Amino acid sequence: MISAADVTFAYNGTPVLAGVGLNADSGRVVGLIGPNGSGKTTLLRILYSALTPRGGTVLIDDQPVTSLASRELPRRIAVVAQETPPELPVTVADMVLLGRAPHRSALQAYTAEDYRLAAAALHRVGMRELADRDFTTLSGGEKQRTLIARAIAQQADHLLLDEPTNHLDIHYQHEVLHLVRALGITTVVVLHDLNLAARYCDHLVLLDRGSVAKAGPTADVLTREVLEPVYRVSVRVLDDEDCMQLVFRPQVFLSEPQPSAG
Ligand SMILES: Nc1ncnc2c1ncn2[C@@H]1O[C@H](COP(=O)(O)OP(=O)(O)OP(=O)(O)O)[C@@H](O)[C@H]1O
Repeated sequence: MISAADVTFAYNGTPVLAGVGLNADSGRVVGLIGPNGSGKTTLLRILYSALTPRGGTVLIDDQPVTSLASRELPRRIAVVAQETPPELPVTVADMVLLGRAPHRSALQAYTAEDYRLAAAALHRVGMRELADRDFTTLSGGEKQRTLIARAIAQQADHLLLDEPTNHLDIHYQHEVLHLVRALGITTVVVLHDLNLAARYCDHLVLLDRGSVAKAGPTADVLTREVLEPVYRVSVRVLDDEDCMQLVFRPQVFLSEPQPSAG
């Protein structure tokens, strides 16, 4: 379980989050959505203690995240962040093996089980054939899938992902999020694509300029009334066969010259 309450944060005195809360129950997938600059990445980084909030609390299974020792943290929380790791000359297989590092001491060699778990994780993201490739030579989407494989190999019981579908084609967008759901672990995922959020998230937290505009079950958040004022687009919610579909249209911008009648 991940539980954040009343989180406040500022960069160099500029407020970015004000009294934000988020709850992800065990095994649930919670989507963090909101316009550019609304504070999603900042909140995610606070959840894994990469940033320290000015106020508020973050609990991981009822334990303050700040009380987890630096060795314990990666065993509890796997992170797929937006920044790609440094361009080190490392193979795809070795990059995924790094996910096993929190489970052994610095001087301990990887075990056969570590190699098996890393290979299985690569297989799950469809990257096994590229195991021997230099990570730096991969396409953006292949890099993303490798980093997700590393998070899977890490076997943490909490997973945080920042726009994991960036760079992925439509097939892999769905495959990766389907996979994330199938892992069955407590997950918070930043998503821009609200149709992916509709399909793969149990709950959503919608941020708007550093505050929670709406939080709750996915269908309660993805409504025209909630989304239109926050995203400033026209929204239609369609009832497709197996999942709601959102259709967006630009609103008429007030500054635009209007066609004259007649
Ligand atoms: N290191 C930083 N120093 C100063 N301001 C920052 C820093 N990082 C982010 N910000 C500002 O904080 C606000 C929130 O940024 P954040 O990246 O959390 O938003 P976001 O919702 O993830 O945005 P996006 O959807 O564009 O990725 C933005 O106004 C951003 O410019």
